[in-house]
Amino acid sequence: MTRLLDRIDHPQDLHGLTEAELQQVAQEVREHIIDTVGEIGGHFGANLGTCEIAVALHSLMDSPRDKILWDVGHQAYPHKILTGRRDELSTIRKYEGLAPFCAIHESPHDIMGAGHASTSIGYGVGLREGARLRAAHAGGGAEEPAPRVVAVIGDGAMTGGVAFEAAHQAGGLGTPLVVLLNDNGMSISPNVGSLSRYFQGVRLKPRLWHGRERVEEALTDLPGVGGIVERVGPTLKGSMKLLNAEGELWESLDWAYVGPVDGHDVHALRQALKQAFAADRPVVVHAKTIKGKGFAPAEEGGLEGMETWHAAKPGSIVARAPAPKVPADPDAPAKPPQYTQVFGRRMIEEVRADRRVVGITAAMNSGTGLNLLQVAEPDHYFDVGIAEQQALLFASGLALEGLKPVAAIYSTFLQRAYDQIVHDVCLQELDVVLAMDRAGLVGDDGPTHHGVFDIAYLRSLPSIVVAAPRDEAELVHLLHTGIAHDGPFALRYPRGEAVGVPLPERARRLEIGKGEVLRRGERVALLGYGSGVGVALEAAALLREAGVEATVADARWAKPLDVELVRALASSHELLVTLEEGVLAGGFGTAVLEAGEEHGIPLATAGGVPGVTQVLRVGMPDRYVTHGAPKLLHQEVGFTGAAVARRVATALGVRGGVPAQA
Ligand SMILES: Cc1ncc(C[n+]2csc(CCOP(=O)(O)OP(=O)(O)O)c2C)c(N)n1
Ligand SMILES: CC(=O)[C@@H](O)[C@H](O)COP(=O)(O)O
Ligand SMILES: [Mg+2]
Repeated sequence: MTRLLDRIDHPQDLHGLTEAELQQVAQEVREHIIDTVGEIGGHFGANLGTCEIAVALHSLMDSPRDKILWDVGHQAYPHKILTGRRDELSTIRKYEGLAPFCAIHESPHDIMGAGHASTSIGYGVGLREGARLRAAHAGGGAEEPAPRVVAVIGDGAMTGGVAFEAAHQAGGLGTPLVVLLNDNGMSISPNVGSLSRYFQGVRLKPRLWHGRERVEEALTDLPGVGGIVERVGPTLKGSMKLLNAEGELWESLDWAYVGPVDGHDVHALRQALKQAFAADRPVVVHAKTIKGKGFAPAEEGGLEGMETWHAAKPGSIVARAPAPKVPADPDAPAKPPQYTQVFGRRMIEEVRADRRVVGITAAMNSGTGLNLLQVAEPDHYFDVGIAEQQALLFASGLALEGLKPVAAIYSTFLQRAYDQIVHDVCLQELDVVLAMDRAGLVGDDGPTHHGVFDIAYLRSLPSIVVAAPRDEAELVHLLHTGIAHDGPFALRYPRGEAVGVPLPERARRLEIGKGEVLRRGERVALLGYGSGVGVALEAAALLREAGVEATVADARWAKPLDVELVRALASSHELLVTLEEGVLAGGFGTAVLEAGEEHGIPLATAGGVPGVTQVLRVGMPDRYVTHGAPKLLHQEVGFTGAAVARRVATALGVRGGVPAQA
């Protein structure tokens, strides 16, 4: 059966369709997403919730002259489908495929780059005021209407404070900007906080929406009164709007409010948007949607179903008969645990050992593993919403009260709270532990989510300890050490599976600033940090095949660095290789070079002064690494045992023996 969608190669192809046809296109977009994402995996529920919104917007607007901004962008697959990328959707998040979120290099219709939440309204104010200024510079009266700007933002992303900074500015300036609030009651997990209750309350008052229409109709129909209403109606209707609770939050910021409107009804959305476009002031259109609309396990699965289907695993939705189940091999080795699960389970133990311990997440309940703590010790668990800055201020307050807060925040999202790390946690020397999951290259989420800057952005701060475990056992010990430590403490660990070593019965407190030699060799010492230790061990095994017995050591601390370990390795090896899954500028390897200077250890960057131990730093490149399977990304940047072994063999003048493949 031919689809209307197959005729939509540009958003303007929607402009001639009837609203019934537009509603059909939205459903075809939904089915396309279910079929495609069910096969390849990726963000899912949020995209099923924006099919009608994307169709309604693109049917009324002239993208890219008119600008549609998608907050986060994980819900922008319908937008991508309608803007010429329908047939490429199966490549999304894949290496060299479509970007996981909106990407300005990918399409002129992707007006802003995203991945981190709550930024769209801010961009919108800038775009709208920029157009106003450009029109003024061009000599005042614009021949054609100014481009329209709509920011689509979810109820979860609205809990990010920067969204209100933008709403505040737009209200102050009277910027004619439209915000389409996509309210589905969900963040990744159920949305939290009073703002969520406010939105929820609005959602649950359908009578207000229908009631107001009926009241207005009734007023107009009353004999004798009708005429009055016609004359005073607009004022009355205006005052009616002020009567309704839904808009009060926005109207207090000098925004007009339209809604709530059914976010899956293209006609209702278009009506509301036309009303909003007619206003010469900031307007919010409050749309009620279902996260996972049209996919029963999500739509009918309650909060749990909607959370589960925030993302779909590859092959998780089999349109055809499920492939025959291959019986699990009973003798197959058990897969290592996820670092996240080790952390989450360990947090329960730490809370039970010390009631001062508290776990804090910024809307990443299951992503951080704190969902386990939430169930086991709910009084010691807090979700502040998508508010990383508040997470650290809250932690600072808890620490001042003598508690031991552990802020579990992905490395990349922690970037949003950098001043709270400096100004509140470190400068005040508070007992706060930063547990940074997703450190290193995360894979499909790409450059907005790779956690590659935290070593550099933390190491430069006085009073903080910066550490990384080489495996899950070390994660247990380092978390325990961080909680026991007096003062700021940061530890990082990668997304995904751990190494597969036995977990310790008991956590022990490690000596801060003390690394560990794991195997002794000669000529070359491979000094790993965190996941760099695993790469070092792989490289050492390959170098052994080439006749080189490499030393491997685990630095464990980027700050304070184990200077005596560096001195010992430098004095007995001609080549010292540092390995870190972070950028080199200001990273762990730089710390080693700095230690050489500060402590009189003769070190030179590779290829430098002959007769002095050469330092070769292995880490992330000085560019933003793309999205794709982690294995491919590691090969691309040379963060593999084979790549390191080849570089070492070349530096040592060893010929042959190291495999050519990545
Ligand atoms: C700064 C930041 N913190 C956390 C996240 C992780 N994250 C991605 S989507 C999401 C939930 C967004 O909720 P909402 O805006 O309501 O969109 P929905 O998925 O409900 O459509 C979160 C927490 C992020 N992208 N950015
Ligand atoms: C869109 C967003 O930011 C989250 O959905 C993120 O993709 C989750 O990442 P993990 O899958 O690593 O938890
Ligand atoms: Mg939501």
